[in-house]
Amino acid sequence: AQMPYMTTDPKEVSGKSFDYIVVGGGTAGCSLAATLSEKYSVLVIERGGSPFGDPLVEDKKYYGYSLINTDEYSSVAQSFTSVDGIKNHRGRVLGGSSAINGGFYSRASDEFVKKAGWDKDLVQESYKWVESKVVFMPELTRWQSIVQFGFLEAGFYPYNGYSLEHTQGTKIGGSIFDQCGKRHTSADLLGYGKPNCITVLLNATVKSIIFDANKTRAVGVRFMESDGNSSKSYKVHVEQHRGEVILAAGALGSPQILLLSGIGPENHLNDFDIPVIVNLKEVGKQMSDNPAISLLVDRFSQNLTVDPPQVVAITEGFKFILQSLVLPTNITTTRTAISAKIAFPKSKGRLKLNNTNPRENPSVTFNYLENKADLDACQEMVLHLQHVARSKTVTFFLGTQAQDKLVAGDEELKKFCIKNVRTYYHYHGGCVVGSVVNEEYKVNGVKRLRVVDGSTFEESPGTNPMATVLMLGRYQGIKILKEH
Ligand SMILES: Cc1cc2nc3c(=O)[nH]c(=O)nc-3n(C[C@H](O)[C@H](O)[C@H](O)COP(=O)(O)OP(=O)(O)OC[C@H]3O[C@@H](n4cnc5c(N)ncnc54)[C@H](O)[C@@H]3O)c2cc1C
Repeated sequence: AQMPYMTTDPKEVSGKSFDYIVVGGGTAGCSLAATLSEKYSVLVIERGGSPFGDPLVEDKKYYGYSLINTDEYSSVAQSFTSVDGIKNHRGRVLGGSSAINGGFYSRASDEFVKKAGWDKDLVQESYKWVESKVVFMPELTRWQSIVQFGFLEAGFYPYNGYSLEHTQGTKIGGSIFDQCGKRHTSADLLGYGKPNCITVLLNATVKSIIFDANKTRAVGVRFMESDGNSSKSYKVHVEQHRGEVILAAGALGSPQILLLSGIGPENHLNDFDIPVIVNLKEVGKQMSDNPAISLLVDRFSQNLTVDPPQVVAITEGFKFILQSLVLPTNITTTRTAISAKIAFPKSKGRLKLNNTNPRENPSVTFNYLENKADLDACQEMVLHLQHVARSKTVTFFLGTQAQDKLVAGDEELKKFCIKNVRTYYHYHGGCVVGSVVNEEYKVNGVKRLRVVDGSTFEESPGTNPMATVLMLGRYQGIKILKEH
C-alpha cells in the first residue's frame, strides 16, 4: 500500500489547518486516522519516529530487545516505573505500543462488547478490517507447542485450535508477526483509506490543546520537537467549521495531555498553575494494570531464541489469562517464563502530573493487589502456573532441576505474590467512558475534543487488548464518518 506523507519538520505543519488532528500515532491513532482519511484531511502528530526499516521494531528476532535498551527521549520504547515500584514500558514510535509489544492478537468477548454498548455488527466489521491487513496465523515454535500441551495437562479445556475469539480453554491466537517474522504495526494501516489525505508529523510532542476565546471548543494543539534541543512551541489548527482534535496518546499520554491543557481536577491543576478549562475530576482516575506473575521456568539464563506468545489459556469464567514467552535479558541471553494475569482486577489507581514537561512520564500508581480479592486471586493464579510448570511436557523438556522449588501454603503464596507481582503491560484507564468521555468518546464539558485509545477502557478487553484497541480506532472512525 502507498504510505502517507511523513515529515519531521515542524515548519511544514505549523500554522496549517486540518479537518482532524489525531494526537498520537499509536495503536488506536493509526487505525482511526486511516479511517477518517476516507473523507477528511487528517494530521497525525507522533512524538516518536518511523518504525519502517527499524529492525528493533520489525524483526521478530529482536522481539523484546527494544525494552532492554531504552533512553530518556528517543528510544522506541519509553520505560517508566509506577509509584508502586513496578517497571513498565510504553511505545514511542509511529505504531505506538503495537511496535514494541508481543504482537498477540485476540478479540474481546461478546459480553465485553455488549457491556461497552457497542454495535455488534460494526465491531465485527472493524475487527475484520484490521485482521485483513495486519493479522496472521502463527506457525507454532517448539516451545509454544510444549506450553500448549502444558496448558491442556493443567486442565485448561476445551482445546479451541487457532481462534481469534475469546472463549474458555486453550487456543492459538493471531499475531501481527507474519510467517517471515516481520512485525506489522498499526502504522501499516495508514496505507489504507486515502493516504493522500493524511500528513504524519514525527518527532513532535503535543504540549496542550488550544481552545477558542470562550474556552468551550478545541481549535488546535501546541507542540514541540521531541528530541529536545529546542523548547520552541508551534501551533496547528483544525478547520474552523468542522474540525476536531482527537487524543490517541495512550493510557498515560491522553490523561497527561488533558491535564496539561486544563481539563482535570481543579486542585491538581492549581498545584501546577494550569488555568482550568473544565474541572473534570475523573481525569487520571480509574487507572488500572492487570497484576501478573511470571514463573521463570529456567533457573539460569539461556541462549534460547526469543519467543513472543502464540498460545493462551483462558481459565473458567475468564478469570486468568496464561501465556508463555522467551525474553532477552541482555544482548546474548534469554529467560523463559510462564506468566498469567488477573483479567479483571478490582484495585484501581491514579495518574497525576509530575511536572509540566510533556516529554516526561506522568506519575502513575496502580495499587497492585491492594484489594483483598486481587491478592486471593493471585494465590490461585500461582497454583495454576505451577501446574503448567510441573506438567509432564514442560518438565520433560526442561527438567525439574532447572526450575525453582514450588511455593505452597497460604502465607507463602501471599508473600510470593506481593514480592513478584509485575505488569502484563495491559494498563488502561485515565479517560474512562462514562466519566471523562461520553458514549461518543467526546470529552465532557468541551466541544470538538475526543479521546480514542486504551485510556477509555474501564476493563482490559480480551486476553490481550491490542486487537480491541485497533478495532476501536476503526469503529470510532466509521461512527464519525457516518455522523456528517
Ligand atoms: C511491552 C508490551 C507488550 C505488550 N504485549 C501485548 C500483546 O502481545 N498483545 C496485546 O494485545 N497487547 C499487548 N500489549 C498492550 C497493547 O500493546 C496496548 O494496550 C496498546 O497498544 C495500547 O494502544 P493505545 O493506542 O492506547 O496506545 P499506544 O499504542 O501506546 O499509542 C500512544 C501513542 O501516542 C504517542 N504519544 C504519547 N504522548 C504524546 C504526545 N504528547 N505527543 C505526541 N504523541 C504522543 C506515543 O508515542 C504512542 O505512539 C503490550 C504492551 C506493551 C507495552
